[in-house]
Amino acid sequence: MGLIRNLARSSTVIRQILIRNNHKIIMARQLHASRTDGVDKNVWVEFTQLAADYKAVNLGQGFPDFSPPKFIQEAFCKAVSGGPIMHQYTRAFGHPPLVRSLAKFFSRIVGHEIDPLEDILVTVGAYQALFCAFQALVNEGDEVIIVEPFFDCYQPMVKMAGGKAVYVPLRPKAASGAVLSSGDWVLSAEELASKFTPRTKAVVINTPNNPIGKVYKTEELQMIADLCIKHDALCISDEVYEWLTYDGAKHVKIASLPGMWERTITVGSAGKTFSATGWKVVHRLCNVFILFTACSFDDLFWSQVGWAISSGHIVKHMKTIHQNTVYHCATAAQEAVAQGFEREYEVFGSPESYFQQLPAMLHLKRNKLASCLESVGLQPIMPQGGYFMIADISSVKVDYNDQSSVDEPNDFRFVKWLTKEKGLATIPVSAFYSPEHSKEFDKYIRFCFVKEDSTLDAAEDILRKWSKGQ
Ligand SMILES: Cc1ncc(COP(=O)(O)O)c(C=O)c1O
Ligand SMILES: Nc1ccccc1C(=O)C[C@H](N)C(=O)O
Ligand SMILES: O=CC(=O)O
Repeated sequence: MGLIRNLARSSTVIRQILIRNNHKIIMARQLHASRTDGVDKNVWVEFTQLAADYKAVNLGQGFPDFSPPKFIQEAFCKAVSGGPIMHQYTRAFGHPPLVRSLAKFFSRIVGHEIDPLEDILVTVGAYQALFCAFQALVNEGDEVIIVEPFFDCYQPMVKMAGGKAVYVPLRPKAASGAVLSSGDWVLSAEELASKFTPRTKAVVINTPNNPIGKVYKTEELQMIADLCIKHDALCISDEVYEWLTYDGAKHVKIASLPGMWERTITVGSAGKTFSATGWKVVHRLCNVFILFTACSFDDLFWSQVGWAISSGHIVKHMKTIHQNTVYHCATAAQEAVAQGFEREYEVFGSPESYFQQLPAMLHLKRNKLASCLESVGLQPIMPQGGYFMIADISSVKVDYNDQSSVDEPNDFRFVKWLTKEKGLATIPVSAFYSPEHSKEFDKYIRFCFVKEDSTLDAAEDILRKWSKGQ
């Protein structure tokens, strides 16, 4: 038996090597589907691996290195030990308690009665909600306007749906001269209007924005809404950082503006909302349940939870994509998120609310990172929201001494150098731009501040030593 298993395994390995090295040996036709062309590079795959390889202090990919709040950890453990149904499939389009909680919570905010069964789709993270939106709504040849800088997955997702991404940049413009805040990055109404054509199907916005932290004002959203309505286009609004705003900036949902509910898809994320992008900390906490409930460790590799909220006539088509791809998301994770929203509904607006506590904590971390960057001569752009900050590296002269990266943009080379030589991982900002515009923005790198103070201190230590030439 063992021999047969080993033979089967080695023939699989040989086959994979043949496919990798010369697929024509196996298949005379093109092996891969053409939709994978041009979308194979991924900044997270590359830079998260680099950070791990060099064991760098990681201010790169955005995820908290501290625990989610106690109430959500407890809800998660309670769900895990909640009997057999918590380990089996639930409703394909969203666990009933979760869609009910989301509908109750967000109806109050959008100012529109959300139907839990018709108007919500629960997905594996916001990522899958975005995928379902593009697949369900973009046809071959449709144009999708994307505001730059943008979370990188929008472009490949539009392309895989057969659409064409059309870009419009936020431009740094400050009345006083120096651009110091993400609020100084603005969208020109004329420029946006000029991008619409009869093929425009949708506009994608992200507020608070990743990577710069811009929080769109109501007037800016109204301008976008007016153009969507005028040109009969949809709006895909990525609001995964909706609770994270600072200095009085207020997050506004474009879906709440007149005439926009019917044409907006609002995307949200439990990972960002409850600081649990992978439930990794909860795994450890649940070890005790593994012992007592005899469920396997694999059962506890929960997926993330995200959602899309929109009018039922739009969600209907996203459900079609979901039921033919992922079909259904982890039951216990959905149950825990439902409990989290029930709790937040009760304490909404009070100091007990995590949606107040998390931004209050991050506000301090934002200021701590900004003063550190300033003190070493890296001018930060102060974010009004989210958990990222970009900083200008153009004043820094570095001898990269790295032939492998000579053809790459300056920010890519800088980030690689900083990770490899100084042990501090960040993300190059030109990765958030289209190839047409990335050159103009390769003087910025992105730092993530949803980190323990000890991690921020370690980063500060590296930057200070470097600036002193040590
Ligand atoms: C703007 C933005 N949208 C969507 C996502 C994906 O969210 P999720 O982790 O819920 O899939 C992220 C980060 O991961 C993000 O920064
Ligand atoms: N969830 C993901 C799925 C795929 C690729 C990246 C992510 C991220 O988490 C990136 C994070 N939002 C960031 O901006 O650093
Ligand atoms: O890199 C992405 C993630 O979710 O992990």
